[in-house]
Amino acid sequence: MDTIDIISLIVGFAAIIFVYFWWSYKYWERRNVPFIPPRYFSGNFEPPLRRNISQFEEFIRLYNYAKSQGWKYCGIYNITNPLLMVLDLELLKSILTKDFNHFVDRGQYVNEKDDPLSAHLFSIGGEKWRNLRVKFTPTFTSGKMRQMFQTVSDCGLALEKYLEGEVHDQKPIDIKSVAACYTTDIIGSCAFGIECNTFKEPDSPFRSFGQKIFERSRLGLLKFSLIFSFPNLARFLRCNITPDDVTKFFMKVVNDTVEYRMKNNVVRKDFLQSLIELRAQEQQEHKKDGKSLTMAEIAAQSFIFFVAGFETSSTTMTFALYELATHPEIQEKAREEILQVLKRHDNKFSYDAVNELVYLKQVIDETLRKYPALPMVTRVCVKDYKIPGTDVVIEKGTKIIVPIAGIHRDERYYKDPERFDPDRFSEANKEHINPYANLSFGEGPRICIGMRFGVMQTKVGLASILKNYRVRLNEKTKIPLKISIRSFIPTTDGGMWLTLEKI
Ligand code: HEM
Repeated sequence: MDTIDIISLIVGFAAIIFVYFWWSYKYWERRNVPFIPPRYFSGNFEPPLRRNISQFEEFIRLYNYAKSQGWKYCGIYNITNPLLMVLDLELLKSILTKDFNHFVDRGQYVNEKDDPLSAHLFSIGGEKWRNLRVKFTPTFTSGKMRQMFQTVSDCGLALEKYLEGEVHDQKPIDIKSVAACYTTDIIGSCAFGIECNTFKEPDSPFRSFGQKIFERSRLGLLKFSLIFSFPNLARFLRCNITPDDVTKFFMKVVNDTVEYRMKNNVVRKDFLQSLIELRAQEQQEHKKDGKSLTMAEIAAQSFIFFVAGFETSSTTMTFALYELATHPEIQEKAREEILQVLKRHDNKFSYDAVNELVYLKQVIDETLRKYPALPMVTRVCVKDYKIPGTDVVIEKGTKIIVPIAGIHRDERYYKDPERFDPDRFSEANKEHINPYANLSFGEGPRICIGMRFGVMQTKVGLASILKNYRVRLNEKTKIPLKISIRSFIPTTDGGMWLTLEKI
C-alpha cells in the first residue's frame, strides 16, 4: 500500500465518521422536535476528558436553555444518542404515571453475565422489574421501618460518640465524611448485616468501596458515557460498569453472610433477611423448575440498597447542614423542635419521636429541592408513544430525560428559587406545589422505593448533631461551593468543613 492509498483510506474513513455524526444529529430535525444544537463528536454534554462543569450544573444549563426557548420538550444528544428532555409537567405526569406502560424501563446498562451486580432493581426493566418491585415493596413499609429503626438509632449514637471525641478547640470537621460514615454504617448493617464501624475504622472496605463507586476518574467518566450511549456494543464487548474488585468484595460479603445465617439459623430484621425469605418462598413455589432468586441476584439487590442508600442521604445531610450553618435562624427553629420532641419522648429518639420532627422534614425537603441527590432520572420508551395534542411520536427505544435539578430551580414553580426556605414545604404551602415539580424521589411506579428509609436516616443523623451542637461554616469550606465534576450525585470539591460548638 503506497502513501496515496493510506491517505485515501484515512480520508474515506474520516468521511464515513463525519457522515455518521451528521446523519445522527439530524434525528430530532427529522422528527420535527426542537433541539439544542449539538457539538460534533460529543453532542450536548461536555466531553468527559475536557469536562469543567459538574453534571448537576450541566443539566440545569440545558434545562434553562430549553426553557428560554419556550419549549415543552426538546431533543438533545449524548454523543450520537438522541435523548428527549421533557420540561412540561403535564407531559411528565403522562410519562411517569398515566402512560407509564410506555415508559417502564430506565435504560440503565445491565449485563448480568459479565457484571452481575448491574442487574438490580434500579437498572432492570420490563416484567423482571415489575416482579421484583412487587416482591420488595413490603420490605419498605412503615412497619419494616419501625423494625429497622433500632439500627438507625444505634448508628446515630455512634455518630454522637464520634463527634464528642472530635469536637474541641474550634477544630474544623468535614461533615461530608462524617455523614458518609454514619450512612455507610446504617446501610452496611441493613443491606448486608455487617457492622462496618467506619467511625472506628475509617479504612473499612465498605467506606473505601463506597467512595470508589461514586468518584470516577475522567477516564472512568468516559467509559461510563460510552456505555450509556452504546449499551449493546458494550454488552457485546463484555464491558462492566462495576469495577472487578467491587464486584468481588460485595459478592463475597453476601455469599458469606447468607451462608452464615442459613447455617446458624440467624434471623435479623434487615433488607438481606427479606431477600433470604423471598428466596426461600420462591424455592417453595418453584420446586419443579428451580426458578428462584440466585445468589448473584440477591447480591445485586443488596448492592443497590447500599449504593442508592448511603450517598444520597449523606449528601442530603451535608447540604442541609451547610444551609443551616448559613441560616442560623432556621437552624435555631429546627433545634428547638428537636429539643421539644425529645422532651416529650424521655430524651430518646424513637420511631414515633422522629415522625414528629415536622420542621426538620421541611428542611430536608427544601434541601432536596435545591440539591436533588439525582439531578435527573431517565425512562425509556418501550412502545411508540404519541405526545398528546401533537403529531410527534416518541419512537420505541428513545431515552427520556427528567431534568429534576432544572425543574427544582425554576421560578415558575418556586419563587426566588436560590433562596433556602423550608416553609415552602409547610403543611399549608406544600399543597400548592405541583407533585411533578417536586421530584426529589422521582414519581410514578418507579418512585424511590427507599424514600421512607432515606428520610428516616437523614432525620436521625441531623437531629443527633443539631441537638448537641450549633453549626457554623468553617473558613476551610471553599465559597462559592464548587460542585465536583467527578460525581453524578452533587457533592462539593474539598469537603464541607463546619465548626461545631457544644450547646
Ligand atoms: C435521601 C435519600 C434518597 C433519595 C434522594 C433518593 C432518590 C431516588 C430517586 C430520584 C430515584 C429514581 C426515581 C424515579 O426514577 O422516578 C430513586 C430510585 C431508587 N432508590 Fe432512592 N433515594 C434515596 C434513598 C434510598 C434508599 C435509602 C434506598 C434503599 C435502601 C433507595 C433505593 C432506591 C431504589 C432501589 C430505586 C429504584 C426503584 C425502582 O426502579 O423500582 N433509595 N431514588
